[in-house]
Amino acid sequence: RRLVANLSLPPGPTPLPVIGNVLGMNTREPWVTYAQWGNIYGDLVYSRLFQQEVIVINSEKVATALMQQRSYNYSDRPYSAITEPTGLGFSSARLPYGDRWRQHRKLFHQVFRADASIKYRPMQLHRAQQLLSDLHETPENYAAHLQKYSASIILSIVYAYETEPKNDPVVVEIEESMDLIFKTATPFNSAMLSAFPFLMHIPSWLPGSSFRQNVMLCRNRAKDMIEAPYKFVNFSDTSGPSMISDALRRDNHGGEEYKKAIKESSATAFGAATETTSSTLLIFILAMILHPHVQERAQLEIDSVVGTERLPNFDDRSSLPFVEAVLREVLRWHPVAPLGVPHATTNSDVYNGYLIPKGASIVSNIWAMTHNEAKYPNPSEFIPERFLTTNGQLTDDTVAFAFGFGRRVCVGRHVADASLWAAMTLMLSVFKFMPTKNMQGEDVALEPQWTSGITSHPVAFPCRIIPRSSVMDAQNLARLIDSPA
Ligand code: HEM
Repeated sequence: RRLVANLSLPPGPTPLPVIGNVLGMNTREPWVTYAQWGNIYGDLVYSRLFQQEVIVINSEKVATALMQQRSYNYSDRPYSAITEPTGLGFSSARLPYGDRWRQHRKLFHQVFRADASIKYRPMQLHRAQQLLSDLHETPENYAAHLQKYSASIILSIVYAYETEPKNDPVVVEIEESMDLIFKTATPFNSAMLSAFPFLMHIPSWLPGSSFRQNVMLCRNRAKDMIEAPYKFVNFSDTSGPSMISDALRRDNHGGEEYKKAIKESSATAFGAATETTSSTLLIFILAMILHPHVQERAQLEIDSVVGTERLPNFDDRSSLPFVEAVLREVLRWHPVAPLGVPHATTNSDVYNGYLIPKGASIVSNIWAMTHNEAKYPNPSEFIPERFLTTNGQLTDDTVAFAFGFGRRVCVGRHVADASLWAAMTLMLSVFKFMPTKNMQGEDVALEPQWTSGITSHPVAFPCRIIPRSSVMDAQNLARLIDSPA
């Protein structure tokens, strides 16, 4: 105790009473403010969001030293005042470090670990082929098609659920729910609610009541997220293999607690998987429009390895290093979860002579790490070549930290990686992504706007998605899809 009393907290901006450091923050892009504080105070910054102590880690080295190497102490989640009111207490991503979280994690491990994930590849390719048909038919609905692609993969793995070709009720429900949840249940809103609990009691006719209304909407949505798939899925013995039916088959006597864990972890999976994957694909399309020379180089690589008589498949992956570099650069350029998900300390700790208090929120500023000038020169530029050596080989850097750290690292990262690769590679092989034209026939410059919340992605932007080949009508596309590998 004496040791702790003599230690100082990491440096950081001086907090004001009650509101802490909120005034100095860019609340739409807190990762940018945290990175600026990093430039002033160093890789470890102490700040306060209202009453919540927040320790921001701005470097990969410190994140690895604490969240990975001392993961026994850095794997909790901070108390969040918004979790219960929004009904998200069930979410594996929000559970405190303990037995219930371990039970969820074990269920995920059976289905999403690296070797188990390989068996989904044919299904992922099939969904990517459906994505091509959807884009061919109604390219203007590209954002909805990406949502459907991401949702249909996770629904197949978790519930053995086949999505409808159009307006699938489960997909629509997930899309709306996750949009609201990622915007409402943020660490910022949680800290604000903790400091001002009256926000949950403002009557609906008073200004400022929209916060409470959104929280209540989230609550209903969260309930639906757990129950909705059960309205559509048949878990009888005859249903196909899925995370749920496999878990029930493995341990049919697990009791109510076990069944609850299965329901909750599967609802977490489809929530965590859909928005992150489709948002990353939106970022990819944006990057391709803004960087036509990158798009062209990736397409030429695919043509030279695969030809134009069939579609790429996972056997081609190791022969397409530039496409791989594009995928890594997409993860780096605009990480979809720029601040990851906050961890918390179980006990007080000392790092580099600084005190890390027990229960502090530990935020990994993934955005600052992917924009580290020393590792990634000109970080705001989209340059896939940074992942290639001078002789065209891939470097060891897979930007793995975009999926988090230590024991709480993303459970779906192997499935996500394959879903991203399949969609990007197949889209590149068939389509050109271009800006729209104005009345004079000139390209309209894109000025991307980004959403803010736990995840961040471009707001839907106008673009043209057209087949690379002038003879690629629906029939020829169907023929290409059916061509043997
Ligand atoms: C591009 C796609 C994805 C990205 C960028 C991503 C990123 C992340 C990040 C940064 C975290 C926080 C890790 C930490 O606390 O250090 C996380 C957690 C999580 N992710 Fe993902 N994710 C993606 C796709 C998926 C998929 C496909 C699933 C499917 C199961 C998934 C399930 C989860 C779960 C359950 C957690 C919480 C883990 C825990 O708290 O123990 N994610 N993800």
